[in-house]
Amino acid sequence: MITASIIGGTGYTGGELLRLLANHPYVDVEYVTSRKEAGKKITKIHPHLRGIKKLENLEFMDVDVDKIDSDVVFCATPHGASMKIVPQLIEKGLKVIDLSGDYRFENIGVYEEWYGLKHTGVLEGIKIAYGLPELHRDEIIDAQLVANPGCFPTGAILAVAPLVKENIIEERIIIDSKTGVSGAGVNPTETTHFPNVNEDITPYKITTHRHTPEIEKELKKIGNARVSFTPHLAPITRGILTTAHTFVKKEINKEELIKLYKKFYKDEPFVRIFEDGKVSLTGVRGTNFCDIGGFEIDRNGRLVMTSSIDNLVKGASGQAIQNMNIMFGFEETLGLLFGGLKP
Ligand SMILES: NC(=O)C1=CN([C@@H]2O[C@H](COP(=O)(O)OP(=O)(O)OC[C@H]3O[C@@H](n4cnc5c(N)ncnc54)[C@H](OP(=O)(O)O)[C@@H]3O)[C@@H](O)[C@H]2O)C=CC1
Ligand SMILES: CC(=O)N[C@@H](CCC(=O)OP(=O)(O)O)C(=O)O
Repeated sequence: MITASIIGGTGYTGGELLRLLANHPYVDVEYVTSRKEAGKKITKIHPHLRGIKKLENLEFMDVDVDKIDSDVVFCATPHGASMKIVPQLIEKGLKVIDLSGDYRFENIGVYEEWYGLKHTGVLEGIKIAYGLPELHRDEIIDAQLVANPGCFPTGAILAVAPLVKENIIEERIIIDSKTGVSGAGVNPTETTHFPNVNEDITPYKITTHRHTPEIEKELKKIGNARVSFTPHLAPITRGILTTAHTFVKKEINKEELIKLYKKFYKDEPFVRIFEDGKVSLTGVRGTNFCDIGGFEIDRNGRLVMTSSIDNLVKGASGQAIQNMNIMFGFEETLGLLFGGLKP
């Protein structure tokens, strides 16, 4: 049995961590923070988690790093907040999984350019892994800090990684993603206000989203890639559907492509290949799966791949627990293996 704490327990990813950890046979949840709701029962803020014995008596606590001593700490905090808290947890020798983007880049210049944030600095002598198990499992095993990937990068990277690794596409990849509104976090804004989102689809940060360098950095580790990325806000609560466009530079047909993807992901418990190409958001809702489809090549050699994930599960809290399982030597699927909600 291990103990886990959550910094940022009132947010959407914090709530999902609680929901999923409640179902994990080897984890006790110890310390869950909220600055605003300290002293209140966690089920008051997350009423959908009522009736679960493991969570029933938990109350939110203030953020006091001195009091946290669990085997693993999840930081489900905004960018900029994690970079203040994580170094203190690392200093105490604790294992940390950070859901924010604060430790995804070694080059801290990226934070100023793409996040508009001044970084507090690199953590010297600490083993940090980028927490995408499908590409970095060996580094995650003995990392002290896991930088959990962004939601868009998870779906985008998994959709095209085999093509980049096998060098069968041209360098330029255009990634178009539609996301649910829960990706924006629990605090309502004008952008996420129901009448502004409903019955519309809105592209945002059309060429400037911070996930562009994250996707490109990871693909460049396995091959050549130049990424153009545009996110769109869609009137759904959860899920990210990604469509990736690229051009093949070698003769390859659909059957060979499917074979390549099946081989690349053959040992991956959370990647499902859809030979008919038809992935869906409902099919992954609430699950830790990334579904991959598309596999269509047109007369001009344009190849279109698609992927779907639940942004709060494989795109955040589920992937964080997958990483925890790897770090602590548990079966990787523990607490995470269930199907989607279709229809
Ligand atoms: N939503 C998503 O789909 C995804 C989110 N992420 C990332 O995960 C992180 C959490 O996201 P999400 O759950 O959506 O965010 P929310 O805004 O829903 O929740 C943020 C949580 O952090 C707490 N918090 C805010 N500021 C601080 C601070 N300075 N110190 C301590 N606690 C703080 C808040 O609680 P309180 O104010 O009560 O203390 C709240 O519980 C973010 O970095 C986000 O970018 C990553 C992938 C997907
Ligand atoms: C709808 C919406 O606003 N989505 C968020 C994605 C959040 C996320 O997963 O990414 P990080 O962990 O890098 O913040 C956005 O586009 O900023």
